[in-house]
Amino acid sequence: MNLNILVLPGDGIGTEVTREAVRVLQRVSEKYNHTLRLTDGLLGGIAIHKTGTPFPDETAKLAADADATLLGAVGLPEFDNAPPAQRPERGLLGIRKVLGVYANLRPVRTYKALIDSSPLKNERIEGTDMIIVRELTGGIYYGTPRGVEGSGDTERGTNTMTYTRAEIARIGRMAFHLARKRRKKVSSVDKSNVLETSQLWRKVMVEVSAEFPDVELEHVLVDNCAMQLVLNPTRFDVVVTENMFGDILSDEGAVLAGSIGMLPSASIGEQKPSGAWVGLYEPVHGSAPDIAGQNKANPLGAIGSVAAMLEYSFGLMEEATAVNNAIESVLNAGQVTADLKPKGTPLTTEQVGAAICAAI
Ligand SMILES: NC(=O)C1=CN([C@@H]2O[C@H](COP(=O)(O)OP(=O)(O)OC[C@H]3O[C@@H](n4cnc5c(N)ncnc54)[C@H](O)[C@@H]3O)[C@@H](O)[C@H]2O)C=CC1
Ligand SMILES: CC(C)CC(=O)C(=O)O
Ligand SMILES: [Mg+2]
Repeated sequence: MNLNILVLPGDGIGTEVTREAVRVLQRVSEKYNHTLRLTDGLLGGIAIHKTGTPFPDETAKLAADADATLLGAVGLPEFDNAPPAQRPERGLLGIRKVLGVYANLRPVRTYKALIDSSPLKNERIEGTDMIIVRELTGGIYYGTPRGVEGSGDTERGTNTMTYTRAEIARIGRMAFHLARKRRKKVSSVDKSNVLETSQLWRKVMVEVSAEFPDVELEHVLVDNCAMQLVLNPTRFDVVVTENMFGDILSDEGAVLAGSIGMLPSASIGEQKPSGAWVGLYEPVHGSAPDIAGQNKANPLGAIGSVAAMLEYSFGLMEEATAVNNAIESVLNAGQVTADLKPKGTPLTTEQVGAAICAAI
């Protein structure tokens, strides 16, 4: 099979973890006889430096032409005080919107080998296996009006959270379809005791649930969900929620997995006639300026995102399983980076990438 992949390493540790993810793609292609065509592109801070904009038109064109896009992370401290429209993160929001990847799938599970890497008690997190389905192209990150205007005491910042019935229904259906292949439970997370968007969200989720009578639906308020995630994580199977809530809750979920460096994600949009999904694949974490350039970032979230790409955009289940099995075996062998607090000497980012390739 031809695998035409756009690679957007981005900023900070994005470049380091993406390098290892690409090595894994090369290893898989070599082993399973696929023709890999990689194209490099610019997104985020590096794109601002080289072109003046975080999401160059050329990158949009390359993404549209590729079968799938692999992304590291964006964000540089030098832009921390820049207005949102001139920040690297705007590039990320832009590519998600342009590709129409409305469903961000973020699996969170506890590996046996990492049970002591989490600060939470073993018996609480053992058996955790959920997928957070985050709506990705709507909500408060995109709503208008937005901006800061005025000055002095009346200077005002505005953001708008808005959702249409159609946007809620399509992410709801995605969640229910996933639940059907899992433990058949959807937890819909909202703030319907306060927000009108959440009231519509809840109403539409109930309507969609009628199409899936075999799947249980529960509603959880987001503040309670934040607590339940660490108190009783095994009660969750599929968690579906809006953009910002999903962003926040998935970082909390990282504590269950042992490190945010462990979490992969698949952002998917339309399903093409071939059955392949339009997809953008990226680890959940950011550019981690505090550890960038030190060859110590955990690349497993990025490598797990490669497995997700093989599954969703190419339908290559055997290859995806080979990558996931390699992750498991490397964890079992204790070949991990410092964030996972190994008993022995931690491996570097590159060494973990090499260990994964050797295990495939
Ligand atoms: N998808 C993306 O491109 C995202 C970008 N960001 C951006 O990244 C920048 C930094 O944001 P932060 O809030 O610090 O979040 P972050 O996720 O980059 O880092 C949070 C903490 O987790 C650690 N960490 C993250 N990934 C790791 C890995 N693979 N291995 C080991 N440790 C890891 C970091 O060292 C840091 O202590 C900001 O500019 C932010 O906007 C943040 C989240 C997602
Ligand atoms: C620019 C942000 C929305 C990125 C982020 O934190 C995420 O997608 O998890
Ligand atoms: Mg985030």
